[in-house]
Amino acid sequence: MTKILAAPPADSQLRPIPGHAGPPLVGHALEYIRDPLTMMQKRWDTYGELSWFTMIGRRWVAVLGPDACQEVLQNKDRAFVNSDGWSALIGPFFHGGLMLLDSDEHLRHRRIMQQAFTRSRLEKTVDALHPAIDAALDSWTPADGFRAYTELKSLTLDLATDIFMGGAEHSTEREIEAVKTAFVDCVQAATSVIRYPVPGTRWKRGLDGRRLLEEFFRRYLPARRAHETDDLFSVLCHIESEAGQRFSDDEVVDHMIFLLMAAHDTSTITLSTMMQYLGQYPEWREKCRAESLALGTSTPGYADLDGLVSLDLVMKECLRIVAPVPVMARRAVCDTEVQGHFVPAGTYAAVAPHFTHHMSQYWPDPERFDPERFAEHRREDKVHRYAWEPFGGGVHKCLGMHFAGAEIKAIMHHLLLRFDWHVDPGYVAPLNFTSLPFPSDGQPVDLRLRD
Ligand code: HEM
Repeated sequence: MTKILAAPPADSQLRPIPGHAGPPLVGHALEYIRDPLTMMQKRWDTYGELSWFTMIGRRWVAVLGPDACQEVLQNKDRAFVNSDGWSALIGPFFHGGLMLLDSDEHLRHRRIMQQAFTRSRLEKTVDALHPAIDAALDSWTPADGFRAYTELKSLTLDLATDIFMGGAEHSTEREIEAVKTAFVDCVQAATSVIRYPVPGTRWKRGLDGRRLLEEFFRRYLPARRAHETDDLFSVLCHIESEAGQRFSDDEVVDHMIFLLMAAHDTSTITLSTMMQYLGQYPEWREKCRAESLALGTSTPGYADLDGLVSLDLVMKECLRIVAPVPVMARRAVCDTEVQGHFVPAGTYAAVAPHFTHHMSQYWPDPERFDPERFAEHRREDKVHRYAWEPFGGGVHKCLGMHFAGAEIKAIMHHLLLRFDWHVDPGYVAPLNFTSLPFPSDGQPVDLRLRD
C-alpha cells in the first residue's frame, strides 16, 4: 500500500516521496538482488524519480533518472553525506576509505591521494602490469566452458598483490591465500542479512577478515615507509599534497583496504562483461584484435593504449550495460529537496546509475550491445551529462577511473593476442546483485589458444 515518506513543510510547495514497505526484515532486498532493473522500472512507472522502499531494516529512497542522480551527486547544498550512507552497507569493513569520508576531511585525503594517480604514475603502473598479466595468463588452460569470470577474478587479485602491495616479501603462499580470502570475506559481508557477529555468519567472517588485513598491511608498513617503490602501498606512504600533507600509518592501512575493494570487483566484472560480448560479437572481437596487432607490441605503454579505439568503445558499452557500481549510497543530514520532493533529514538515498543506463528515453534500444553509440558520430552518452555515469559524479567521482581503464585495456590486449574465444549468441549472464554484480555461473566461454 502506498504511503508517503514524510509530509513536506506546509509552506514549502514540495511534494512528498511515495513508496511502500517490503516484507518484514529483508524488505525489498531479495527483489533487488534478483533483478534490480525490473524492480527500478516498476518504481519508475509507478512513482517516478523518487520513491521509498525498505532494505536491511532501513527506509531508502530510490533516486532514478539522470536529473535526480545529478542533483544528489552534485550535492550543491551539502545535504547528503557519503559516510553515513555507505557505512550502512560496508562501514565495518571499509571504514576510513576515501569514499566514506566527507567535507573537509574528504578533501584533504583526496588531495593527497590524487598524487598516486598522476599520469607519470599511471605510465609506471602500466609498465609493471605487463609481466604480471603475462605470468597470470600462463596458468590459463583453454577449454570449452572455461569459467572466464572466476579466472579473471583470480587474475585481478594477483595483480593487486603485485601492483598495489608491491608483492609480499617474507609471506608464505598460505598467508597470501589467507589475505585474499580475508579480502573476499570483507566484500561479501557487506550485504549480509544477519548483521551481528554470530559465529559462522558472513558478517563475522568479514570482521575477522578486516582484522587480518589490518595486521597484514601493518606488518609491511615499516618496509614501505623506508623505501619508495612504484607500488600503490609504498606510494601512499610517501605522497603528499601540494600543501605538504601526508597520510598517517592508520590512514594508509584504511586506504589500502578500501582501494583493494574499489579496484577489484569493479574491474573484474567489466572485463568479464567485455569477454562475454566480444565472444558473442566476432566482428567486434576482430576489430579489437586488429587494433591490438597494429600496436606491434604485447607491452604497450600507457599512451599506446589510446590506439585501442574499438576496445575503448566496447569497454564503455559494457560499463553501460552492467554498471559495476549499480547504486551509490548517501544519507541526508538535514532536510532538503530533490526534483521538487521533500527529503527529510536522516533519509538514506540509493542513487542508481544502472537504471539510467537502461532508460530508453536516453539510450535507443538499450538492451542491444552497440559500442558505436559512443563513437564520435553518435555520442549517445552526450544526450545528458549524467546519462552515462559508471564512475559516479560530483566530488566523489571515481579517482581510479583512468587506472581502471588502463588496467582493463592492458589485460584485454593480452587476451586478444593470446586467445580466441566464443560465447553462444543467445547466452544471457545470470547476474547476481548480492554485492557488486557478478555472473553466478562463472561466465563460461569456449577458449582457444590463437594459432
Ligand atoms: C571499472 C572500474 C571502476 C568503476 C566502475 C568504479 C566506480 C566508482 C564509483 C561509481 C565511485 C563513486 C562512489 C560514490 O560516489 O559513492 C568510485 C569511487 C572511487 N573509486 Fe572507483 N571504480 C572503478 C575502479 C577503481 C579503481 C581501479 C580504483 C583505484 C585503483 C578506484 C578508486 C576509487 C576511489 C578512491 C573512489 C572514492 C573517490 C572519492 O570518494 O573521492 N576505482 N568508483
